[in-house]
Amino acid sequence: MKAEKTRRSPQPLLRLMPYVLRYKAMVAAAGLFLTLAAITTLILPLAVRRMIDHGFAASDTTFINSYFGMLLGLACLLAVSSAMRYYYVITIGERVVADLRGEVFARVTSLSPSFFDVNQSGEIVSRLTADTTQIKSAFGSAASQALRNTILCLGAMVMMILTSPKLSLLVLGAIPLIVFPLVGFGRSVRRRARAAQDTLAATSAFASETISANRTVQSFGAEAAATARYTSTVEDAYDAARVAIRSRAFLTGFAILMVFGSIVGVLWYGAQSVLAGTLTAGTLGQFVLYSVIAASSLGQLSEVWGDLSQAGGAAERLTELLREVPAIRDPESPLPLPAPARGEVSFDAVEFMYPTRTNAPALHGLSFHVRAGETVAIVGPSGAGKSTVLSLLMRFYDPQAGSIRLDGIDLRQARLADLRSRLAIVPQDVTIFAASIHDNIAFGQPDASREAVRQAAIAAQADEFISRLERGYDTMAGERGVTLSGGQRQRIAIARAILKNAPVLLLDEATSALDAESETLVQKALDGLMRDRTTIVIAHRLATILKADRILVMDNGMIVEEGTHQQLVSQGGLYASLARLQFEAGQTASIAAQ
Ligand SMILES: Nc1ncnc2c1ncn2[C@@H]1O[C@H](COP(=O)(O)OP(=O)(O)OP(=O)(O)O)[C@@H](O)[C@H]1O
Repeated sequence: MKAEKTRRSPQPLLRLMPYVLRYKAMVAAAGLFLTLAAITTLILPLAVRRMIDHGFAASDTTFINSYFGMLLGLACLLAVSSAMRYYYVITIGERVVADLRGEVFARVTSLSPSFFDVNQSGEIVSRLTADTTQIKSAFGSAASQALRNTILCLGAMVMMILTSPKLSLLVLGAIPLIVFPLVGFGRSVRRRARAAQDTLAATSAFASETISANRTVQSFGAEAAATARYTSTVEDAYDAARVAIRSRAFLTGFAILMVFGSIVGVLWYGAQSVLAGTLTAGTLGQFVLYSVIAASSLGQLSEVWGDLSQAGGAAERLTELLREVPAIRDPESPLPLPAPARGEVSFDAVEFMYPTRTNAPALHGLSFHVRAGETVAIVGPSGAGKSTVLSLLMRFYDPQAGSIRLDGIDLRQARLADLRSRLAIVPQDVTIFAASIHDNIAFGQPDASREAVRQAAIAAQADEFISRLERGYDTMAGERGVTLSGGQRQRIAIARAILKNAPVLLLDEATSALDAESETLVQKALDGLMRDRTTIVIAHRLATILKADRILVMDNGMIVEEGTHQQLVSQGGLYASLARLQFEAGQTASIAAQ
């Protein structure tokens, strides 16, 4: 009955069994010491009865001495097995959680961007930390207590029957009355605990978003509003937690009342039997001790039940995440990309809608071809679909119709790692990781030598500013490190791309203006990078556009014009007006330089 109970409410925890079973030796050791400790506890009441019925009655000192010696031995055994049980069980908990964290992280990082379009990163981080911690405590203490108490409870019950079948019958009759409502309550506690945990995850998502956008929040004077919103979600989490706590408190109280109430009743009956002479005092004593063990372990089980149920909620959320399949995967039998790489890109009648925005296509019948070594600039108004083109080329999403090819191979037929190794991107917003400058440049290529990294930095016009930093390439950047200027960040990204040395370069030009000096340095760095490679650039600067072999003008997910700057200006279409408004304003210096 107990096992049945253990299985039902915190059921999702069972899905973690494969993780536990990876450590069979430790599990076996934990089981052994768990059983040993329980058996030792169960022997004690036997000793007590013998003492009451024989030892005191006979006033035999040798008997008493040898009995106490044996009790001391039992106490030692109990101490050792309890310590070992604790050690193994807690270690298994830590081990399983470490494995889980690793696997959840690996899974999450492999998921496609479409997953992150609909899931907040803060919530996922909360699953990685809060949920795994809850599972750790479940495995660490709750599971071991549950097992220990289950063994104790079952063992004590068997001993109760052996001691006095009549009294036991009375107790056992009361048990279903106690257990069934407990199982029911356990379930509702679990539901409520999950609700509390969900609310908390939403809270951490909001906190991490606000804290990372701290400057924006402050510049809009939105601290108070953000705090109010956070406080209100924290309060919601508190309310949800309180509901869960209340039902758990009720569950505990109910369990204790039922268990002890029935024991008192049974004892009263037992006492009558002793008075009537049908039961010895020692046997009643022994029975009392066993029923106290059975009752207290049942009481503890009900308490641990709540913990396990909570961890069940956490396990459910984590296994959900582990079961998440990346929308973009390697094909079953991938085709190799031709070697040596040429760097030819073609879009053929590509139709694409973001999964979160199915009412309007982001790309509509898009076709273009980029020859090996060509530099193609994509321009167009905001929202035209320029960034989407790069996302599809990197296969962050698959188009709903049409095909995209690199060197003649459809992206869906190539291995993702092969495809992405042939593309280098310099994004608009460069991410600088909390790591050394060296590691930031060598990102994705941890084996790159110091010299290779330095050469890449020199080519990216970044070596000079890096050398001026206090610890040069070993300076920590990103969070808790030096803050790099916009131009420096871009040059780090260019160095990254140079080091990667991929045949196709994707460049999302920064829209934010750099000062003249940084601008020149970035431009020089890019010139070096673009040489001898196919380059697709989302262009915002006239200088870049003028250097392109061809310009594709996009609007509403389609190519509406195509040609060189001169050709397009003389056509007097969308490009001509864009050029007037967007590129030429304030760029007289760059035009003059051409
Ligand atoms: N992750 C996304 N989920 C849903 N819709 C998106 C997503 N990213 C972009 N869109 C939508 O797709 C359309 C094309 O966006 P895209 O970012 O490609 O435009 P863009 O030309 O690069 O614009 P900008 O120059 O402003 O960066 C827009 O309408 C945009 O709102």
